[in-house]
Amino acid sequence: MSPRVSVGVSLKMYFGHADARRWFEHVAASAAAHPAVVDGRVECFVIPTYLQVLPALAAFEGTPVVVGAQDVATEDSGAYTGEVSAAELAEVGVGLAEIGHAERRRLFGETDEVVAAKAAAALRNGIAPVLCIGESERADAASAAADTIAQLRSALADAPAGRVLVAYEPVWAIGAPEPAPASHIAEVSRALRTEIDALPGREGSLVIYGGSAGPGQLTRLDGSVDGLFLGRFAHDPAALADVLDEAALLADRRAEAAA
Ligand SMILES: O=C[C@H](O)COP(=O)(O)O
Repeated sequence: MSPRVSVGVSLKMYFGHADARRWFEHVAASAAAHPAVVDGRVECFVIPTYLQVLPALAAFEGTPVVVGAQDVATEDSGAYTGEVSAAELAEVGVGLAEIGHAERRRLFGETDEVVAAKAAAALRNGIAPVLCIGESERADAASAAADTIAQLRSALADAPAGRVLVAYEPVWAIGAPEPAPASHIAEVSRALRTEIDALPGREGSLVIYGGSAGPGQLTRLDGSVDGLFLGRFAHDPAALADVLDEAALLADRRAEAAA
């Protein structure tokens, strides 16, 4: 059975190669050894740059930590200079891939069509998409829910079956001093959870929150999300371990409720 709680980190392009390798070593000694990660109550994933993927796979070999990629090509092979296919990522052991992050949409012009093609590419190669969706302007929760549900449907309309991590990331809360308000996250995440649960072939999918999240956030969200997608506030490996402590409590609460 898939874990009911997931915590991941994207390193974006913050670290150079040596710093990333040092971070992997610290995380391999802390987060990867966290009891809730070791016994599978909590999924933990790490998404470095493409060039850091192989050293990350080596650093986390033999641990449950899943290594992801920050993007995938829409195609599986061919004349696509600069791209990396989901097929090759799967071949080396990458387990998930970020699709449609707000920075890729804003800085690199990714459209809904490209996002859908990348989600399909990941899933047909056995890679779970970390599907980033979120309203671009600050809005009330009801309209944010409608907006993000439309994004979710569009991204998965023609995608093969498979588990998806829906990363709800309000664009206005990414790289901000503070995350979105807990009540806003709860309402939108609830709507996304209802939507993903109703889609055929998406068993085991989770809704996680990203956008200036760090230690304390999962506790504040009080079970309204299935985990967190961390950025800057996981650069300190101790902060990631703190978030995993909170995730373990959430996983235990869910297990008790299900028993
Ligand atoms: O990929 C992670 C998210 O975009 C959140 O990043 P942030 O926590 O640095 O805002």
